[in-house]
Order: sequence, then structure tokens, then C-alpha cells
Amino acid sequence: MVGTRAVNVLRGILVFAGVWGAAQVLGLVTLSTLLGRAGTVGLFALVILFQPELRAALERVGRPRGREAQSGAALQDLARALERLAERKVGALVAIERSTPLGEYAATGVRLDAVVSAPFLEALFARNAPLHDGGVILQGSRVVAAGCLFPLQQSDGTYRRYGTRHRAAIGLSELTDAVVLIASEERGSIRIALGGRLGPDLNGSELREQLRTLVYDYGGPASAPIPATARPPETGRGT
Ligand SMILES: Nc1ncnc2c1ncn2[C@@H]1O[C@H](COP(=O)(O)OP(=O)(O)OP(=O)(O)O)[C@@H](O)[C@H]1O
Repeated sequence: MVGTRAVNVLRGILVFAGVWGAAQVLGLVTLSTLLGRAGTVGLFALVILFQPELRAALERVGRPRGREAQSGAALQDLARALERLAERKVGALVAIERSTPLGEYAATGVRLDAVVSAPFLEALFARNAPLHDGGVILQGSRVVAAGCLFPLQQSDGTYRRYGTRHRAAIGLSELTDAVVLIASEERGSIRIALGGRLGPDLNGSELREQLRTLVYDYGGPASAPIPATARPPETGRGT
């Protein structure tokens, strides 16, 4: 994905390999030996750098069967919590992990390991609750972190008028394939940010339908084009 840390690292590796290859072709023995040694050290550095992603991948391999059924119940609870929060005009920001590991964003908040339930999510975002600020991250049917800092979408004009909660959702969805839900404190609306775009207001049944398509039925990056309801870039104040 363009702009992600992995792509930047890959670019660096390609430049490194190019210089190393050129040194070997040109017979620059000292330079190619030095780069060869640096490459070995670099390999270890990569393992450390991508430790959260590697751990998430291993966790995914070891995840027990039956996760889909649990996620179905979790998504129902998530939708119910978002509806209630929006109704009461309590702001909420929830990122659902899909293919891109969200470990680096979870690390900016408080790690949790709790089953998704509507009362728990509502309690997390309640005004004055210690973790109500920032975003919550879900992996499967678990809440894995709260109070997380998401990357703000750089105001390129399209979303300039939106507040930081919405721009954090758009920013995260731009850098990852997460499905990011926003309950607006100001408007009492629910929206989804996906692929760097903010969708329209959703009612409860539309939200459930979107969660089913984007999360429950999700079979990997190739299977999930951005649905029409998440497409229109809107220019008005979203809050
Ligand atoms: N980078 C960020 N990552 C995660 N959450 C953030 C980030 N920046 C702001 N927030 C959350 O957004 C809240 C501020 O929301 P703000 O009113 O500015 O945005 P908004 O898009 O207008 O949302 P709302 O419609 O709910 O008012 C903060 O209190 C915090 O909880």
C-alpha cells in the first residue's frame, strides 16, 4: 500500500540492493563486502522493525476456527454500541483490523484484551471515562487497545472542514485497509472511513449491512472493493 512504512522500507531495500549489485558488477570489492555485512545486520533490523506485523501474522495463523461466528456476534454488538453512542451524541472512533496489522497504532494507546460487547464499548467512550479520548482497535471479536492515536489525514482540501476525529479515521483508512467507524459527538451521526474516503451517514441497518460486507464477508484485499456507500468525498463540515 502506497505510503505505508512497509513500502518505504521496500524502497530502501531496493536502493540498497541496487548499490550492492552495482558494486559487485564494477568489482568494488571493499564496498561490496561492507554492504554484504550491512545486509546481514539489516536482516535482523527488519525483524525488529516489523515485530508487531510478524506477531500479528503468527497470531492470525494460530487463530482458532469458529472466529467468524464470534465476529458476527461481535459486529452486532459493535453496531448496537455505535447506534447508542451516536443517539446520545457521544463521540466514538473504532478501527476494525482486516489485512493490515494495526499493532503500531495499538501501541500508541492502552493495550486491552477484552471480548467485544456493546456495554463495554459504550463504557469505553463514555464522557469522562479514562480511555474515551482517541480510537479503539478491534481484532476479530476482541478489543485490543483503546485511547489510540491514529494518523491524521493531511487536509488536502477535501476534508479540510472536518474535525480531528473524522480526519484521524480517514487518515488511518488511507494508510491501512482498516474499516474505521465514527460516531459524531456534534451531529449524532455514524459514518465509515475506508480507503482514505469518508462515507455518508448510516442508519443502524445500513451500518450492519456495511459491517457484514466489509468485515464479516471479507476474504482479503482482492475481494473488497470500496462499496458505493463509502465513496462520495464530501466537502461540508462533517460534524
Ligand atoms: N489523531 C487522533 N487519533 C485518535 N483520536 C483522535 C485523534 N485526534 C482527535 N481524536 C479524537 O477526536 C476528539 C476530537 O474530536 P473533534 O471534535 O475535533 O472531531 P470531529 O471530527 O469534529 O468529531 P465530532 O463530530 O465527534 O465532534 C478528541 O477528543 C479525540 O478523542
